[in-house]
Amino acid sequence: MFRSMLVRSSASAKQAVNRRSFSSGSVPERKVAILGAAGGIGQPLALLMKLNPLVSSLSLYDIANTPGVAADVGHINTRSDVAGYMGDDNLAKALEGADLVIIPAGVPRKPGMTRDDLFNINAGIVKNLCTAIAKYCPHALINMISNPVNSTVPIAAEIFKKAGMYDEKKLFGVTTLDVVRAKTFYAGKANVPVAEVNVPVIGGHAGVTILPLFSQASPQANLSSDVLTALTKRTQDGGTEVVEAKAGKGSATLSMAYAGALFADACLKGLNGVPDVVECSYVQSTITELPFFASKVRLGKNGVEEVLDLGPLSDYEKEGLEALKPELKSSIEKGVKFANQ
Ligand SMILES: NC(=O)c1ccc[n+]([C@@H]2O[C@H](COP(=O)([O-])OP(=O)(O)OC[C@H]3O[C@@H](n4cnc5c(N)ncnc54)[C@H](O)[C@@H]3O)[C@@H](O)[C@H]2O)c1
Ligand SMILES: O=C(O)C[C@H](O)C(=O)O
Repeated sequence: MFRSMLVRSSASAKQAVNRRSFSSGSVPERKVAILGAAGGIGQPLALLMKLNPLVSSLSLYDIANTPGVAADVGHINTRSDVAGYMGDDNLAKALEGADLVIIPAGVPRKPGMTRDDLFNINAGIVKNLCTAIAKYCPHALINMISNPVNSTVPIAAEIFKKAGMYDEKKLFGVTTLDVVRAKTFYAGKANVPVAEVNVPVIGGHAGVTILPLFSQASPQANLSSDVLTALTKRTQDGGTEVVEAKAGKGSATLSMAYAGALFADACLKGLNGVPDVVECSYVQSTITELPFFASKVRLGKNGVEEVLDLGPLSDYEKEGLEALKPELKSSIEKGVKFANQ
């Protein structure tokens, strides 16, 4: 249906030299594939990954428009070579040898929609892409951005199980944007430098399933319960705030690309053996009764090294945790059912 096409950066000769010199140094070669690379998130994410010195090969796949994105990004004089792949026929080449696959493929929300309203279209897209990942790069880490993340991650897990290659340590739902927002909003209210702020965000990635733990925020500030409630609500509704501001032209793309690049960088550092890399992510988990849950995760050479427990919660956060479980449970079950029908 779509014209298949492959574009390689014209700088490949020079970059082959770069590759050789890196392979003799301490930074390993890493291929990163972005599926949905020509989209609102995909393009700025491709730019940010091109700027990341841990990436040696950047593979940009979409069903349309990847040649232009690859040609454009490929002119940037940084380490990685860049290849653009378009259409199903080229998906195998896009994936082969990938260490990390980032998936922002799928439709975004319009005002009035929930993330779950995207399920009917995006579940099928994720299913197809994960079927190809199982075949062509079964050992890659997967960073799932496509919504509804609460369901697309369980879909991916089921597809990988069916293919006999599921490794729960390698599958991540990207919830970094919730952390990015919580940090920004908290710094504003606490009047502290945002660069020093840390806030864990647990649960999932939709509405009340997003639960920021401001009781564990650092630096600590003496905020009233009204302010903490407002901060929690703003973090939970952050995506909707952007969807409404964009008024029909999509959802968060630039802040998401930033968040996606941060999380991908953490995964690459973990793969490369950098110690103590900890980020929040939605992963297979036993820290609650739910089979998937977002919490702090230690990243390592095999992906998830350790799912950290939740730590002490305030009474307000304990209530939030109990309140989020039914919705998260049903989103997980919906994904599992879809993948198995
Ligand atoms: N996890 C998060 O925090 C978070 C944040 C923002 C957006 N999102 C989600 O990310 C997704 C993408 O958002 P966007 O704003 O980039 O949308 P977009 O429409 O701008 O881009 C999506 C891209 O996916 C491509 N695509 C569609 N089907 C594909 C397939 N089968 N294979 C490869 N590519 C395919 C499209 O051609 C398009 O280029 C949405 O589902 C959105 O809800 C998640
Ligand atoms: O809100 C959306 O639909 C996109 C994304 O999940 C977000 O949090 O910005």
